[in-house]
Amino acid sequence: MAKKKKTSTETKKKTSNSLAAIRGFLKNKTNHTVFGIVLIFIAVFLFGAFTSYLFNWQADQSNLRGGFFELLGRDDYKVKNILGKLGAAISHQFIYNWFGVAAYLTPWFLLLAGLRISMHLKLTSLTKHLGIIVFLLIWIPAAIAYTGLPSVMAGGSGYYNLEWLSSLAGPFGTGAILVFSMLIFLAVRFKWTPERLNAFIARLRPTRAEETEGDSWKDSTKAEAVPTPESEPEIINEVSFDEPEENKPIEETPEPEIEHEPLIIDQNETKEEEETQEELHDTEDLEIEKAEVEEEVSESELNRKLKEFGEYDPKLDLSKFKLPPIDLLREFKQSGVSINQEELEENKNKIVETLNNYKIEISKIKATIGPTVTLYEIVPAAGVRISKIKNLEDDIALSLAALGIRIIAPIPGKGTIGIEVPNTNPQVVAMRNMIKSEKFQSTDMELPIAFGKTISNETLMADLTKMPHLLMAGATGQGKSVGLNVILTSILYKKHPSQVKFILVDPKKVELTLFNKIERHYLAKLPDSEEAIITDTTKVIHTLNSLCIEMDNRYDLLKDAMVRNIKEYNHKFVQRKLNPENGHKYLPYIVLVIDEFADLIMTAGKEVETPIARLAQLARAIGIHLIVATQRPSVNVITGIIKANFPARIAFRVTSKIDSRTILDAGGAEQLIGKGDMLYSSGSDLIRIQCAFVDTPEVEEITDYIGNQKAYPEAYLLPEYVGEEGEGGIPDAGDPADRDALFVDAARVIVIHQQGSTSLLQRKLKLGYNRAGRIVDQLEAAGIIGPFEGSKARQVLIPDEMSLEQLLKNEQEKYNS
Ligand SMILES: Nc1ncnc2c1ncn2[C@@H]1O[C@H](COP(=O)(O)OP(=O)(O)OP(=O)(O)O)[C@@H](O)[C@H]1O
Repeated sequence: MAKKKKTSTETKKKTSNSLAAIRGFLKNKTNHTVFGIVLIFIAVFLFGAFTSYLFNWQADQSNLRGGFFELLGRDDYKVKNILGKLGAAISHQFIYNWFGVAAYLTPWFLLLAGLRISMHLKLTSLTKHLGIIVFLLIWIPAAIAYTGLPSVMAGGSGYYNLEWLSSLAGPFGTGAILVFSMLIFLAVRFKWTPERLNAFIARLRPTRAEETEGDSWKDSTKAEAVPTPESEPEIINEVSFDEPEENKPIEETPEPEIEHEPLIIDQNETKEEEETQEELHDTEDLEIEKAEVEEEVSESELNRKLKEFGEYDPKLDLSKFKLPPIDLLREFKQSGVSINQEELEENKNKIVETLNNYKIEISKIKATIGPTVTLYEIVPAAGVRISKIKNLEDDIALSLAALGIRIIAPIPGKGTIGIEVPNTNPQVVAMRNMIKSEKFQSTDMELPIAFGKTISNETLMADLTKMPHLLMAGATGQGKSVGLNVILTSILYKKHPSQVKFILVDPKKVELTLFNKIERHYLAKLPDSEEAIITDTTKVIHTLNSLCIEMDNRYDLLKDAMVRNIKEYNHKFVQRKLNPENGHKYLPYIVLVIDEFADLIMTAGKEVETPIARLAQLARAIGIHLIVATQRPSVNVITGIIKANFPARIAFRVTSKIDSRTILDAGGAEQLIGKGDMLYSSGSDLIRIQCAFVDTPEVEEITDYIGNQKAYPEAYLLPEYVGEEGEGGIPDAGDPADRDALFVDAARVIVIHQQGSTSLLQRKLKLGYNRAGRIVDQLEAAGIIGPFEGSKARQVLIPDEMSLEQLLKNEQEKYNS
């Protein structure tokens, strides 16, 4: 048995070795060229031999009776074929014995294949062509034999097939079979439908008329061209005023004739003209048909392109770009034990004792050791109400007297109570381990982020595109900046520069400067700005508005492509189903990172909040994702509208329970121990995670590694945003003098469309969101539209343009007086 197994594995090995050798041979480019040239040579040889055979077959045939091999072996046989005995023998076989003149299809196919293999010259699809050739190799000989042409034209197979068909279906039946098989073949292979045939025939009609005209034209030119053959190029290439007059009429007479004709024309000529007009109409009709056919062609053209060039590869511009190697990340040498048995026991006893003090009995206790915290899961004895434990939450925490204790009563979906107690020897979760993890390496997430490790030491990964925006908060020094670096590093370790672009806003001017080095690879910026990393509040406002324009543009592209989101759009683009000439392009994800949001809100308020809220509401489908971090998670920074649109939130340690509530809608973040200890909330779940750690020197090495590689000529440019008029102060909405310059235009747009929406104004007047919003306020103050009605468009109070003009006139008069 063992021997058998051994031999079977050996045979398998041998087969796989030889397969690999064959694969290697087939992949070798030199082999391709040589093989292709051999095919072309055979094609040319066959063509020569066949042609010569057609002239000499009778003479050579007497020598060929002995058969192919006998002929080759005998010296006394003389043949007339220009390619000698070999040419004569092969031709005899192909033409006389097999296919007749249809044998020419063989060198034709070999030539196509040879050109394709050696020079990658794709004249047609080889597989399709092979099908056509096989059919014709059977059909043509039989058809020729049926017509009774000389035997050499039909070949042996023609007569054989004809005989067989005739015995089956009789002579008439054979004729019908031949005709219908050809029609079926044309219908299947070339999609010849009756409509297309009609169109084709109709197209031929005027062409013939043109041809007869053309022929006479050709004849006349011939007659003229023959005596002066050298004069032709002169006429075409030079614009000469001294040209001999006989040469001119050919091209130029029609124009002057048209100019002078109306004065001289007689009835007959008018008729002729009418006829020509009719013909022209015919031609117009035909052109419409042509357009239909062209449309089909353009689709097949697309498929052909896809087959020929393969899928579009967005990475091609930086095809040699290498993702950073894992070695750039540090390895942390640590003991590997974050808590020992003694400590575990001690904590357990403390918990049991404390609960007993409150008369809460425990039936079971279980510990799960995490990198920085251990979770003690308690199953209370029968009859103990969980609400009782929940009420005692603070007292239990106090009795356990340790910093960073969090009580989860109950653990969602488990019915147990969790008490998280910090370990005395917390472990650092190295970014290196995150990137190395199987989970990260094999993920198919669009924008994967490896945040860190959960309490049960699992790597926690999340897809930024699914979040789809992230809010981060934490008091100073608790790990926010490290957290942002972890997010950026995760994406940099997975995505090519063509697939994702970052917009980095760093009012503190220190945290994200390292990423300057990857500006031309991964960053996006406004066209007129020098620095890609934004530190200035005005620039932030411009960038946010520009992002809103980018969003609108992307929505237009998606609409045009009839897809719902960026993933489908890019898929369609990669499949070459979207034409770049119509403005379509591969869309990278855009990730906007704001490091200190509180700062921005304090200085710019609504100017920042409004576009952020708008982006957060609408940008998920078109691949713009926001990551907003703040030190101060107070309600005037993280407003209701921001919170509502950021379902994914991270809280590092914060200073108060209120802050924790503001960010997470739950307490707990004030109990964290800092240094990357965080709570991650994605909707309803709240997970405690030890954030991965990536140090500044590591980030520097990564950005250096990327920055030293070939880059795009410049950073990804966002659409231009022209600063709005009247910046720096909101004018009195009711005062006509202070109104926006486009107020009247906007009023007309709103009244004509009877739709009071900001986005309509943005689209029609190409405005930024803020300016459009301001005009809407002014329109409301002027009584043209009604008040804000939530998600519905505002009501338009003016029924038509006339009434609007009247209203504006009255207003102006009133104001002037
Ligand atoms: N995930 C982590 N693992 C281990 N230590 C960490 C982690 N995150 C942060 N630390 C420690 O905490 C320190 C402060 O972190 P970080 O600079 O990210 O704080 P911050 O919240 O950004 O502070 P600030 O708001 O003042 O910039 C780091 O220098 C590091 O020593």
